Amino acid sequence: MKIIQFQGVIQEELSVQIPNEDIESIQMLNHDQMVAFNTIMHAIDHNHKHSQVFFVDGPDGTGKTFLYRALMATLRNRGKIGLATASSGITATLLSGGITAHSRFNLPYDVQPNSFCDIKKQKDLAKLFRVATAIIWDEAPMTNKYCLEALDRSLRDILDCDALFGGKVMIMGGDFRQVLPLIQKGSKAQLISACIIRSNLWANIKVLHLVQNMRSMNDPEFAQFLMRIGDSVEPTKLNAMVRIPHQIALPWEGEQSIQTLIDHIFPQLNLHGWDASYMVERAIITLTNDDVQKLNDIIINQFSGEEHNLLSFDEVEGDTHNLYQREFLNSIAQGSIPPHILKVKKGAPLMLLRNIDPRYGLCNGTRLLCRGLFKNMLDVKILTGSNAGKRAFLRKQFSVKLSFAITINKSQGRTIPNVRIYLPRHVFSHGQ
Ligand SMILES: Nc1ncnc2c1ncn2[C@@H]1O[C@H](COP(=O)(O)OP(=O)(O)OP(=O)(O)O)[C@@H](O)[C@H]1O
Repeated sequence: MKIIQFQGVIQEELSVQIPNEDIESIQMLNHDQMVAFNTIMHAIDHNHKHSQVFFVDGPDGTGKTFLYRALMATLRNRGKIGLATASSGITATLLSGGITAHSRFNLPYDVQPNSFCDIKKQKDLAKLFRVATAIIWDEAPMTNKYCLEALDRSLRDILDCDALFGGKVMIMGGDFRQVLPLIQKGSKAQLISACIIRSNLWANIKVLHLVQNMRSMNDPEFAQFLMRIGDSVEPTKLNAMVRIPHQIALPWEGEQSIQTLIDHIFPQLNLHGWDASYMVERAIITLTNDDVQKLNDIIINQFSGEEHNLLSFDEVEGDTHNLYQREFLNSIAQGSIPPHILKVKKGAPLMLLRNIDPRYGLCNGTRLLCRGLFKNMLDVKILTGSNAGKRAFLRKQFSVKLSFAITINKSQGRTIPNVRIYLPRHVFSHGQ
């Protein structure tokens, strides 16, 4: 008998845990999910090395992630390797063994029309692609089409097969109504041209549709309202504004309405410090990082417990000419940088602002609960993703901010049972 021993990345993939809920989800698939599941599994079981590329197209909440988890659990249960990836780290953590597409495929950072991924034919990573049965790429619409084409080119090369993606079963998914590829200072035309739908590969991709909103299942009227907005058929007012039905809107009666909004979403906040399930189930979603800061400041002041002000470094070591003034350093607070004064209390929710260890669930956007804090260390519990419940320690510099309120971008793909929306300005204003 021949015993094959796998090491490194292959062994790592083979030892990914299969969560029970993922196995149970196979029995719970709705009609559209089941059609997609059967179509994909049929392609896997009868892989003829041609045209095995799928795109699961579904508006938010239609159960794309739920479907990927059922597919991965089925494959892994059979001892096969399914590679789970997503365009963003935070979404990758929703899939067991998930990792960003950039890390898994070694995609080039400055991708060009003829780019290849950095995968050496003889190395472990190439072997991993050879033995993998299927590849999932969630949030594919967020990626530049050249990344997709680079992966296609690389897999054909590594696998010595001229079929699409080297004949591998490829399952992409996402929603073109959500965030599209980022082109720094790019025009609308450049952004549209970068979409995967504009790639010459698109014509060969089989699109599978999910339509039933599983997130708002108990509120079909709201689900239809969201669909009409996404499909641009809801009547608009001036500046493409949509009228929110009065039964789900709080009237603006001045600044005190912000407090009303907070009381709605965080009832009896003081009784719920340290309460992970209470915190993970609620958030205020708003536009810019400045709006987030404003709301978080109000809420943390009302949160019980001793306040700790954690300060960033306010001196540049080695700056003998004093070029970087303290006032300037303290004013740096762009989106990905924590504020100079980080006001924290034990038991409050935080959000990580950097990808520290995506495999462990510590990604840009992971929500955490503050268990303990010291001048140079934070003791936290992971609240979201497949690593929820785990404990982690963050050393200075603390890449976190409070997460009572979060931006729309950071809320994408999450299921938060209780949310209130704070829209002080037009959603598509600058700085979003
Ligand atoms: N067949 C199902 N049975 C029960 N619950 C489901 C089913 N499908 C999805 N759900 C639940 O509906 C919610 C939304 O599903 P999911 O996160 O998979 O949607 P999504 O399409 O990935 O959303 P997004 O685009 O926002 O990431 C989740 O809470 C999920 O557990």
